[in-house]
Amino acid sequence: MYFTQTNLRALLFCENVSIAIQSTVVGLIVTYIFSIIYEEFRRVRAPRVGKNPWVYGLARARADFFKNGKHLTREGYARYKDSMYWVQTGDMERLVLSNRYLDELRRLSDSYLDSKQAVVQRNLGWYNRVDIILKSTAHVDVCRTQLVQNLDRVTESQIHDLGSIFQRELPRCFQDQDFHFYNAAETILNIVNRSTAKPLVGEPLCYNDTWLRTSLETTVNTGKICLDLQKYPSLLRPLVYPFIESRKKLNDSFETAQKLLSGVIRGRERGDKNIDILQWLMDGYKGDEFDVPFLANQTLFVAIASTRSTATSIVNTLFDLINFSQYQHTLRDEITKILMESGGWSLSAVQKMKKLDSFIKESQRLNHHLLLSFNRKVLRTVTLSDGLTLPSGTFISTSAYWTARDPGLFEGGEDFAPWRWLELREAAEVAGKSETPFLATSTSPENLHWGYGRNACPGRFMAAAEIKLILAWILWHFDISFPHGQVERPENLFVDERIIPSRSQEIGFRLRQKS
Ligand code: HEM
Repeated sequence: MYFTQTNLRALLFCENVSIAIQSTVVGLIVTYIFSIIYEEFRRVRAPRVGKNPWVYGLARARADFFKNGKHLTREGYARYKDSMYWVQTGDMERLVLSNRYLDELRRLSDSYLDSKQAVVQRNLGWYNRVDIILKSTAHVDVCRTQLVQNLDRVTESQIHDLGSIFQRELPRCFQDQDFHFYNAAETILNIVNRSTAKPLVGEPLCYNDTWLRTSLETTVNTGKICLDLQKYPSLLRPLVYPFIESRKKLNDSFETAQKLLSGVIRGRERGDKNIDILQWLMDGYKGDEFDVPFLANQTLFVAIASTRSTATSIVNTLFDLINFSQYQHTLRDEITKILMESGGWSLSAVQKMKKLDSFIKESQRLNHHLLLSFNRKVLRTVTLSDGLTLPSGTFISTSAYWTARDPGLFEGGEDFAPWRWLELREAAEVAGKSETPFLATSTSPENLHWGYGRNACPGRFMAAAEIKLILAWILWHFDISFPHGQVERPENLFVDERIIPSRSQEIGFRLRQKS
């Protein structure tokens, strides 16, 4: 065969490119294999619960937890509650540590154990803007400081609106003295959404139906993007992302929220006297001009963190109030007495309702929102006092649901004891000790409803006040019941690590005749 010099050069060039590509691909594969072997070598040696993704494939192991998370975590707790186990959850592989480590873990700084990276990684936050929490801590700071400092005024302004919110959400009850049935999950979510919007964005936006709808849709689509993408291996997610429906819907919600918020922000200054999270975020803003998309993202993140969780707690407690209806009378007596003594509704009146506080805390104990808690990413390798080394990159969690039901930790285990916390509180008072550990706002290694340690929920003081206020309001103004013939609360749903009260349960409300 005859080659010209130019042909020969082109041929050599192609051969070199092909060799370079082949070497790169081989290099990448070798690096990948070595990194897997290295990670496997560094991993904590611990038994596994559930399907091993290396044996059954990642998709099947994930699907197994998605469906059977409740049983897998029960097995894990029963066998390894004093040590640890690995489990593949719907999102990632986790090392579930015994709760006995919590007090040591909570003392480690964020440079060792990071809660925010864990939130972002679990929710695929770089696709749905949850990663805003890595760019600033202002949303947490304002919940921890200004929101707590102004809680009496925040609650006062919520009380001001509650009458009209209930008239709007339970209209049939205000027309006669009969029971009227409403879907519990939907109705309470709408009540909480309206009531939470005020401390979030203030007047007049808190009354704007477009804002209220946008805020709820953002929560739905943020979760939906995560679920839609979790079906694909991580390498494919960036390719699939542009085509998923929930991405478009979330973008639309952000656009609407930005338009609405930019109007409000333009009408405000730093240091204005508004009592809401948006104002406090603006006050702490560093730049000369407000970055509206950034502020909108932060505000919507707090909406995501606050609304559904508060509504879920109220729904769970309502189910328990109807299930154990024999306690309603005692609670109504307490509410009546305190409202009379305090001269009406206020934060301090709500805080004096000790029986209600105890009832709510017991409902929270038995109705955690997640199977696992204290989710943290290990950023720097750390060795604990018993010699356990947690290598960087490990994703750790602790048991929440089963620990809170353990009869070895709580007398009666899964039995509902409404005055459990009241009795502990009174005993502490008699002994001259602090009552704080027994309040509905408190956290402990055995009761992780609000998480634990430095990064436990910073909004829990507002959440607990709002939950108490709305429940006291319902008990004071309405008789409540399940539909005729139903005698027990509905079973909760278990989806992946989430625990959700029934979405279809209806509750009857009847306006009470007060003498
Ligand atoms: C019943 C209602 C609520 C529950 C059960 C709840 C629960 C939690 C939990 C478990 C965490 C993670 C804690 C940890 O990792 O240790 C958390 C974080 C957080 N919560 Fe709540 N929460 C509720 C209501 C609220 C409310 C009303 C607000 C705001 C006003 C709020 C704002 C936040 C924020 C900002 C974070 C931190 C997110 C971050 O790490 O950046 N939460 N919450």
